[in-house]
Amino acid sequence: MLKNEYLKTIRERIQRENPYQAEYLQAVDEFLPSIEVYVEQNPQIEENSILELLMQAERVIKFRVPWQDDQGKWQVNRGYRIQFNSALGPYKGGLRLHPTVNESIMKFLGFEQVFKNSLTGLPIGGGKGGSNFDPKGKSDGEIMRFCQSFMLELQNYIGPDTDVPAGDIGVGGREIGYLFGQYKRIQQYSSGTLTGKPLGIWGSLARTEATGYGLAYFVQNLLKDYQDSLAGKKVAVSGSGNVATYAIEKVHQLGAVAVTCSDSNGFIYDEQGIDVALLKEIKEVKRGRISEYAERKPSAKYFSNESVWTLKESYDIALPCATQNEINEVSAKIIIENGAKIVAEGANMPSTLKAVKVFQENGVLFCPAKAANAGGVAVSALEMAQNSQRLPWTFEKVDGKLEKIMEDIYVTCRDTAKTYGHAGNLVIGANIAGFARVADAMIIQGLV
Ligand SMILES: NC(=O)C1=CN([C@@H]2O[C@H](COP(=O)(O)OP(=O)(O)OC[C@H]3O[C@@H](n4cnc5c(N)ncnc54)[C@H](O)[C@@H]3O)[C@@H](O)[C@H]2O)C=CC1
Ligand SMILES: O=C(O)CCC(=O)C(=O)O
Repeated sequence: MLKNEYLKTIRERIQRENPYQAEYLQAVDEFLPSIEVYVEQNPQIEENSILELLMQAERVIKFRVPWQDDQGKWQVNRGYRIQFNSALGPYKGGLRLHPTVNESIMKFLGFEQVFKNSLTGLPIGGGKGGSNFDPKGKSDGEIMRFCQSFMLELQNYIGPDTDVPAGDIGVGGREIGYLFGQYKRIQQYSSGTLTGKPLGIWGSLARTEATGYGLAYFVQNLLKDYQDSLAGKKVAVSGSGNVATYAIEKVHQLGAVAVTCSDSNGFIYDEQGIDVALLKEIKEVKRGRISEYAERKPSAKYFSNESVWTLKESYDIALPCATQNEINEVSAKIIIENGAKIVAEGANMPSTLKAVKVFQENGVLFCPAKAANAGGVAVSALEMAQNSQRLPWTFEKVDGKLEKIMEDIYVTCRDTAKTYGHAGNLVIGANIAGFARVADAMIIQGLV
């Protein structure tokens, strides 16, 4: 509950101006209370109307995306790019292709991206985009025609020094390849305009792995503070896409065992540990369903139409890596009853506000998305650096930098929380540290 009068007026205004945008309001309701102490100690925020400026996306772009299906029939989707804040650099953030995409979801993602990107310490502002196009069941040709049409419009607004999109749900190397090809046809070659590119067109080594690996590094740093490590830990993971797969791979490399993964049809519990090679074959190569995993691995049980977070089995760490609001109050209680001591968000905003409260009130070490999953966008910024330099870096170099960036983010969040009287609260640490850097940059630049 907000006490500060300035923040109350900001909250009322956002509600008035965005009345039906539930996800955006949720992200705001997580953010505002956690920066209250900073705003009270820093009068320049109110004096310069920083929050009035910051809470309005700099630009909201909406466009029509017509494309032809394999039967030659015209289909139409809605495309978006939210250019949220450029105080720290070109807008940077992924593109999501999923039928649920709407302006509220785009805005919550763009808003969180601003502070996440700030936490990386790299020169990137925040943005997000996507479409309500559903890639599921579409042929390569349909995906290509959609991506080309999407880019025909988006290319008007992006560029290596203005706005640099990447992948998110439903957008991987294949889609980025088609998007880049179309961009090049219209605007000439400019490798730094998209990141998450396949290696053959100047993508970065370790970008595919970065978000999941970064998540594991973040947790490892947290455990180190408790003279502990991932070795021997049992981990529950949701999702089976880019973030989940590489989070599982890295926790295994660090000596833990991940026992679950999921897709929108159900989840797998494999007490022997998820077989990452099999998971990759089913999801990355065949683009199949997770149910096939249980058909091929006798130790695995498949739970149809259920969320991982209904599972009642003991584990030490929960890594939600699928989508927003996958953990509610009820599932948060189950996670605690299962014995989890750490919840680290690989997905963006996977926990509802009530779930976060349950975790924090029960002593769970809760790692918010904007800090814990920042490894992906951090390596995207390293991909931009390599593209500018016209030189590829080795996997070890990129991964080493990622490890250091995740350590720095963890330490910054931990120390900022302590400085402002909330030791242990990484939500407060992440929001204040991310916000302060953006606010300072806005003031230095005359608020523009
Ligand atoms: N790809 C990246 O670099 C980053 C992704 N994220 C976030 O991580 C999350 C996952 O993204 P990616 O792995 O990239 O996407 P992806 O498209 O590779 O995989 C998404 C996964 O989530 C599952 N999923 C989606 N909706 C679901 C639902 N309603 N119920 C259960 N499972 C569902 C899908 O089946 C799939 O396994 C998203 O919240 C995304 O915003 C965050 C930071 C960076
Ligand atoms: O790599 C990027 O630019 C975007 C990553 C992203 O969308 C995210 O951090 O949520």
